[in-house]
Amino acid sequence: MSEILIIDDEPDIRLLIDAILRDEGYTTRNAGTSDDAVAAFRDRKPSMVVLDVWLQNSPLDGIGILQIMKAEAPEVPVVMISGHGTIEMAVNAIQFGAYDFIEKPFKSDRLLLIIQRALEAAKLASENAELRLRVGANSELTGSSAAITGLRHAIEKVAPTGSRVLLSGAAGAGKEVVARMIHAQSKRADGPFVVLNCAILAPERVEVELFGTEAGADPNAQPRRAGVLERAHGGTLLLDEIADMPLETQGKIVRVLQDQSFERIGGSTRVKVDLRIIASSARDLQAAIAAGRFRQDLYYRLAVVPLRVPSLRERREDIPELAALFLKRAAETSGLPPRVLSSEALAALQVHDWPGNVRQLRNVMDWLMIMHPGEAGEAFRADHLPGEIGAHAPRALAIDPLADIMALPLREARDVFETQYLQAQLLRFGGNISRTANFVGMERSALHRKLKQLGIGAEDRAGSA
Ligand SMILES: Nc1ncnc2c1ncn2[C@@H]1O[C@H](COP(=O)(O)OP(=O)(O)OP(=O)(O)O)[C@@H](O)[C@H]1O
Repeated sequence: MSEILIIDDEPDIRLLIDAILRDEGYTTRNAGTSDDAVAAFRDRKPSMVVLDVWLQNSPLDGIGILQIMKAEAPEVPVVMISGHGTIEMAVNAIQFGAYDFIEKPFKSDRLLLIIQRALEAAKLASENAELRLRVGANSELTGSSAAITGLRHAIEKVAPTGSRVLLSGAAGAGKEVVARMIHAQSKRADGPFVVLNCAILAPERVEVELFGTEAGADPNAQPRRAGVLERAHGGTLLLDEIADMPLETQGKIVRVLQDQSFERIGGSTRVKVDLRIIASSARDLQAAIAAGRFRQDLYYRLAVVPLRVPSLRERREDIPELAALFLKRAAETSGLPPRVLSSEALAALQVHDWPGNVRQLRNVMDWLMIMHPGEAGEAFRADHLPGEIGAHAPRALAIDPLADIMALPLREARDVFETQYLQAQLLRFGGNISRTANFVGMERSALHRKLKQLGIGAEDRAGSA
């Protein structure tokens, strides 16, 4: 619950404000002089401050206290209280960073409204600051496969242009990471990055979250709630899983895209916003259009630049790098000793199909750290992996015991071994001959000849991709 520091030299006013706020469920602290006020503020930062502009018998007046507070904790909102003769000082206080002011005598609901708004504005500012931090932390695309390198180049090109982007790709493939990168590399990088996930919201909530609410023109009515369109002002809004947006809302978004303005729910004024919209979808939007579930005009407005984020099984070469990154992160956040993967475990990860993509790989690395604790640098083995992943390892990678190599002459035994070995390696490298050749230590052309000789066809090379 929010704690409010009340500063006024008149005990009656102090007690009155205190009683109003406590009635509403806020916790309060009081101070009657500037010394007490600054000490209380330094002691523990309150959620907000109500401050009289004029304090008698104090070394500092309200503006002096305000300046100290804004220098030490600018995020704490301060609402000034002014008497008849001090209105000018109160207006002045706004220039020094006060959130708003209220004139004595005041009605309690007016005071409460201003306080609610100040607290809401502070919350929004801190959420945006937090989001910006998260942008910095999670806006890297790890991987050196051709698919990821190509995507990174496309991002570099499109990010500074400010144009709308439609991201397609399976769940967990990294669409949000790509959206964050586009934002971070754009001219809006200092603005907020806000995500609205249309799939997890009930259809009737989508518009409230998008447009926010306003209880009409009455200034004393319930304060409005800012929607994501407003919160993303000056920055980027990611509309995640856009295919799940109700048809009616899709029509309203078309209008927002047309004139960059909208009406809050229950309100009548048009709010102008300046934002870049990125949309993403794991589902096939063309199919949704054909089925009448997605508006074609919205599609064309969003898909100015379509970008596809490849699934993890299309870029198995990136698995070692990604797995190492997630193990390192897991060690850092958990405080557990850093670990590595045995080459056998790594190969098992590389032949797995990863229906949950990069997110699933990250979860498996977290799971390993918790389920199989060990010393720093100790390797996880294939049999440490979760059943459904480890189980494929021997079949895909080891020599099939049923082949009964010992019953065969050397030449045939060698063919069986080479066939199974090369099939497994091709699978690991997504059927890419150059990378497989590089890894097994053969010339590309020699590997081609070998595959032909062993009768390993194109269907094997494509692996399970
Ligand atoms: N190339 C990458 N490098 C590093 N981390 C990645 C990469 N791709 C994805 N991740 C991580 O994988 C997880 C899932 O990524 P993200 O949320 O971007 O996927 P998504 O495609 O938006 O999924 P969904 O559609 O389910 O929301 C995140 O933790 C993200 O940080």
